[in-house]
Amino acid sequence: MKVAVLGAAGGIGQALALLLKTQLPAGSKLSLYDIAPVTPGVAVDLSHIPTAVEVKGFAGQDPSAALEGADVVLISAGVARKPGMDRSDLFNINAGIVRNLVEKCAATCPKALIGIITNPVNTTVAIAAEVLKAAGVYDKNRLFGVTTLDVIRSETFIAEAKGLNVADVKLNVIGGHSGVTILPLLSQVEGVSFTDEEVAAMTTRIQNAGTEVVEAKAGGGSATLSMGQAACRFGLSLVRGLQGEENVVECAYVDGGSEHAAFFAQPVLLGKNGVEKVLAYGDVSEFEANARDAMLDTLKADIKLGVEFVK
Ligand SMILES: NC(=O)c1ccc[n+]([C@@H]2O[C@H](COP(=O)([O-])OP(=O)(O)OC[C@H]3O[C@@H](n4cnc5c(N)ncnc54)[C@H](O)[C@@H]3O)[C@@H](O)[C@H]2O)c1
Ligand SMILES: O=C(O)C[C@H](O)C(=O)O
Repeated sequence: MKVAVLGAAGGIGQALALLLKTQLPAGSKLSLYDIAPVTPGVAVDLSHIPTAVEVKGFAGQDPSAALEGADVVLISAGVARKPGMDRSDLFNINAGIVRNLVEKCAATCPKALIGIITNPVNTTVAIAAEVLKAAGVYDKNRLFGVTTLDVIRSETFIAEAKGLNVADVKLNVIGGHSGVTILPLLSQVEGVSFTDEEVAAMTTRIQNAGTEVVEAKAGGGSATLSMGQAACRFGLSLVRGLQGEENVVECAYVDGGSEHAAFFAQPVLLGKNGVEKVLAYGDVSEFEANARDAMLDTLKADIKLGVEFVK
């Protein structure tokens, strides 16, 4: 199994690469690419960790060598937010970066499962899909927007607020990955109840959690370590599915035939071909149904921006 990380010298990329080096199955290959010249050095550094995962690093303008034979590609290349910015403010720079990198994926590893981390995810995933379509290699089951950070934040915050063991907190987070498009389905958490005020406050906290980190880092970037963990969880789930493990389910932003939007985050069953089945996200409360319906104009506009960028 070969996993490539594009943007591997960055804050997320290095954290993710470390976690993958220590957690990928024995015999896996880890391929690190970034425009930053330090990237081969990051690979040498990681290669001294005693696990049976081979690491190689590539720098420069062309990621092709890193993508050769990749089964999974995780893309975190691009710029991150500073205080006062929205994720959409990253579009001007990151749209072109994602387009160029996905063009290389289409040419070099067209069957790879591609996970897009680079913001604005609601839009960059649509860009990736259009690039893959233009290259004639689009398979909607192989492209994912990585929204796992919203899930692990929800699990963490709910466990803290309700005094639960975090391992016992399970819920779907649906929609997209920015502001009101992030919708944690708190009504689905078993064994707890929330007042209406708690639902409103917890939903807002989860929706603003990225900004919480951006402000706390005060100009030093956005979430990198928690995102590294989230991307590792998601990447390992993709690998487990590819290896034939059953019942591997993650929420992800996919082209899943949703009645709500062309791309929508919801639970998916992962397998040897990426998405094996898009799963229903279950019953929702009145608050959640209203929040879901209210996000759709924003989400659809984000998607349209990505489609038009490529066309
Ligand atoms: N999906 C999510 O939940 C989520 C969470 C956190 C951050 N993000 C996003 O992830 C992205 C990266 O964040 P970060 O904190 O790692 O940023 P960073 O600045 O620390 O790292 C980005 C890396 O991308 C590299 N890069 C830039 N252009 C490149 C190109 N054309 N090819 C290859 N590499 C290139 C840079 O050299 C840098 O090493 C941002 O867009 C951020 O908003 C997404
Ligand atoms: O908020 C950001 O800009 C980064 C990321 O999308 C996050 O949710 O932390």
